Amino acid sequence: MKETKIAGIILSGGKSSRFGRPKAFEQFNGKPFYQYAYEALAPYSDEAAVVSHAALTERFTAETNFNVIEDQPPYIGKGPLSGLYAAMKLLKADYYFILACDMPLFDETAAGKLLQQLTDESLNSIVPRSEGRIHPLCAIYHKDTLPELEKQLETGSYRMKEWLNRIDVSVLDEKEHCIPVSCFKNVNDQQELSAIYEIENNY
Ligand SMILES: Nc1nc2c(ncn2[C@@H]2O[C@H](COP(=O)(O)OP(=O)(O)OP(=O)(O)O)[C@@H](O)[C@H]2O)c(=O)[nH]1
Repeated sequence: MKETKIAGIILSGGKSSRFGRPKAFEQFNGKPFYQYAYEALAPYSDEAAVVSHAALTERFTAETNFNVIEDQPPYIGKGPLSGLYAAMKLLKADYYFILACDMPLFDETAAGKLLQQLTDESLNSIVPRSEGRIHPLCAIYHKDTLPELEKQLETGSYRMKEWLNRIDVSVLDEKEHCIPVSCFKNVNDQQELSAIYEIENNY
């Protein structure tokens, strides 16, 4: 992957309505969620950034030295595709490795395994599948997917799966990416937070 530029993107601009407070700042074993995502991506990124919304920018700036970008008009707060769109518009890279801020068990090793697949197989964009579910919010997208992302957003439908149908993306199963199932657990509500504590405690 020489001379190939990778941008690490931490998606943090959601409403966290089910969780009740901004998930990115939730402490898990003494470390905020955003820090887990950063540590997973930073080793492989030429540039890393948080994509968030205006109400949280100040807090990110106060707590971190991360590059913080915001969703771009006219697609502010329309879901994860808004964040990906802003990142692809504002940061120059060949690949965008995106990771939702609410997956603290997806670590540097897991990120390395995914990236390895991209390199070994010379793939364009990759989305892992685990236990039959695809995980498009911890995935790697080639810069050439941007035009179709724009077209998708212009339709007024912000569904990730619709955009995935438009682009050249390889879905990788467990036997290919070899990432443990637990890495893909994400936290939508307090119950799911308890679930990841349980996973951690069983290790
Ligand atoms: N930049 C950006 N990120 C988003 C947006 N919506 C969701 N995300 C991020 O995408 C990931 C998955 O989001 P969800 O958990 O599905 O949505 P959420 O809004 O955070 O939570 P709910 O309000 O409970 O649905 C999280 O990392 C969010 O921070 C958005 O409009 N802009």
